[in-house]
Formats: sequence, structure tokens, C-alpha cells
Amino acid sequence: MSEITATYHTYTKIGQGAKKAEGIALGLTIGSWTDLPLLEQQQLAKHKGRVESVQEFHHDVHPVHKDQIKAELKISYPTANYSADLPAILTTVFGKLSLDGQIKLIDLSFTPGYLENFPGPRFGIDGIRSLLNVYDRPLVMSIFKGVIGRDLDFLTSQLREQALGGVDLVKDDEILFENPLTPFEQRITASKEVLQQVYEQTGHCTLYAVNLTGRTSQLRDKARKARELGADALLFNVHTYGLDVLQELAEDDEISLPLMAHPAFSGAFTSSVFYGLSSPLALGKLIRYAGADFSLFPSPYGSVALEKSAALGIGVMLTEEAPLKRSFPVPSAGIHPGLVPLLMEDFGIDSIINAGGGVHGHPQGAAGGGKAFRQAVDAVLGGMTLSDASARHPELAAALELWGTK
Ligand SMILES: CSCCC(=O)C(=O)COP(=O)(O)O
Ligand SMILES: [Mg+2]
Repeated sequence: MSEITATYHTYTKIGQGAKKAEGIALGLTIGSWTDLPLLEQQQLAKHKGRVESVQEFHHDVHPVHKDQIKAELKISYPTANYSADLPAILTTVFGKLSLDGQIKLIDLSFTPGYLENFPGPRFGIDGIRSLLNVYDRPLVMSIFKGVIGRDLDFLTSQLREQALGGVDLVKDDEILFENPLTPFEQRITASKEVLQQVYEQTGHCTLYAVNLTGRTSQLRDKARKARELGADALLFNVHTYGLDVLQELAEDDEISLPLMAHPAFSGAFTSSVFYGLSSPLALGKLIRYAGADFSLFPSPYGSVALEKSAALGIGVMLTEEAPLKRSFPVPSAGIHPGLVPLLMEDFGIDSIINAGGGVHGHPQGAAGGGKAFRQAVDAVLGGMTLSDASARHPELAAALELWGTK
């Protein structure tokens, strides 16, 4: 029988984990069990959730309710119960149960054959690398900043500066929506022109991810239009729309653009240790399965830092062996050049160093900021300390002077 197995963390009284797990396995599938006549029990057996394992951690006591200890429950749900889409799957394994407030969904395991139901990234790490022709280093991305209320001239001059710094990608800030000063379509066409000019001037290719926003019913047409206009990639606030919307965009052959998933709003359901989804599941596995080529998430270091094990777990989920292509991990928020060695140690070469303030706040402007990041990456790849490399690179020296190395 085909199944999806969910792993949960919860708190329970000692010895009560198994009872709690059985209640969930029944409650989320066939409801009542023992009250049914034998024939009905037999007919329903193939739909019943099954408790795979229950582990109680007696030394991990609830911070408030001292009579409760942490437990890990693994429960399998027959695929016969739901259609093969994320809304149905998530409603089954963590629909009503998520409202309990005292249980967290840590992971979902699918049999390899079942993964055929998910697109995974269309381009993936290898596809994005071949678009850029960059294979041997982490990519560097910068973010437009302070463009709300500014016109297209401001936006394009900021883009030019960023691209001149040698960044591989520039993305809209997630809070830039449809607006009269820098409308979606004009952002695409004007940016193309600027990036082509920079390419002709420097030989360096930079891709621009435009923020795909608006009502859900308009997204598909808007994304197709973006493709027609020659957009490079789409930024998408997936957690305010839902994973299935991302999947629809990823599967559409008439869109066929790299998709960049922004983590905005995900803290609402990942931050608690007691409830919600684990960050590796929400920002790693599910984002990859639904088809994002890039997943942004808080790094363990910057302004909205994630616990290190969670950030590393996201990286693993995005890149581990699977029948689906790999997605780029993009640890973000408060990143400056001094953090590059830590980020490269944590996420390796197949990751993206992403910064807004750490590029624009550079004393030599966004071009200086981009250069400082590229110099930091090259220093790490060359086995040099940043401080040694800064003797040769004034942009890196200025960044280290301003932000340090932590
Ligand atoms: C985890 S937030 C994703 C990155 C982002 O959108 C952003 O604006 C970060 O900006 P910063 O100035 O902190 O680099
Ligand atoms: Mg942002």
C-alpha cells in the first residue's frame, strides 16, 4: 500500500505518546474505529493511518508543563485517502491537527515513485548555472532597496550599479508590488536594456528576478507576459499564496522561467518550537517539490537569524539526492561580505550569497558592495583569509572595516 509518512514532535505525559499517536492516526483518516461493526472495520482498514513509531525523550521536559516530555511520532497515511496534490496532502497530515497548537510537523517522507506527482525545479542549480555560465563558485545576488515611491530612472540606475559590482542576480524586494511608478512590465523591459548595456560594457551577465504579485487569478497571465517580454526570473511570495500556486507556475510550459521563493510570512507558521511546520520542511523540501529553483531563508547569522541546525537542514532538503532537480539555497537577511566564509562553510559552493543592505550600504556604493562580495568569495575559494585578501582589494577592505567578520 502506498503511503506518506509524517514525523511530528509533541509533548506528552510519560508513557502517553503511543495513545496520542493512535488518536491522530485514526482521527485524520477514518475517525472512529472500534465502535464500527467488523465488516465496516475491514472495509475501512486500507484507509486507516498507521503508527510507525513513537519515541519519548524523557530528559526533554516541557519548559512550562513539567509533567510532559517531548515525543516524536511517525504516522503513515495511505495515499488512497487523498488526491496527489499538496493541499490535499497537507490537509490530511496536518489540517485539523495543526490547530492543536501543541504539535509540530517536522517532516514528510514520500516513496520515490510518489515524487512523480511533483514538478521539482524546472531549471535547478545546474540549469541556473548554465544560464549564467558560472560553475565553480557560489553565486552572488543583490536586492533592490528603497525603490518604493521611486521612478523607473531610479530603479534602473540602482540596477546598473548593482550589476557593475559583478553580482550574478538582482532581485526585487518582496515588498515591491504593482505600482504606477515602476509597473511590472516596464521593470522587465527597462531592466533588460540596462543589463544588456552592462554586459556589453563588462562581459558580465546579471539576471533580474521581478516580483510576481497581484491576485492569484492574474498570476498565470502575468507570468506568461513576463516570459514574452524576456524576463529572466520571477520572485514569488509563495507563503502568502500557497505552495500549490507555486506548483501551478512551475508546471506551466508557457511560463518556463526560473522561480525564486521568498520566505515572507513563513515565520508565522515555522517560528514556534511547539506548533507549525519545521523550517527544513516548509522552506526546503516543500518549496523544492513545488518547483522553486531558489529558496530564500534566514541565514544563521544576519538580522533575522534562524537557528543554525534549521538553516543547515533547509540547505540539505534543497540539495540532497532525490529524483527531483536541486534548488539553490539562498541564506539571507543582514548578510555582509565578512559573513561569506561562514556561509560558504555552511552551504558550500552550490548556494547563493544574497544581500541588500550589505551591497547598498557599502561606502563605495552598490558597485563597491558587489565587488566586495565577489572578492570575499574568491578569497575563500583561494584559501585566503578575508583580512589577507583585503590588502589587495580596497572594496573588501572597506566592507570589513564597516561590518567586521561576524
Ligand atoms: C530572509 S529575507 C530574504 C532576503 C530579503 O528579501 C531582504 O530584503 C534582505 O535584505 P538585507 O538588507 O537584510 O540583506
Ligand atoms: Mg526583502
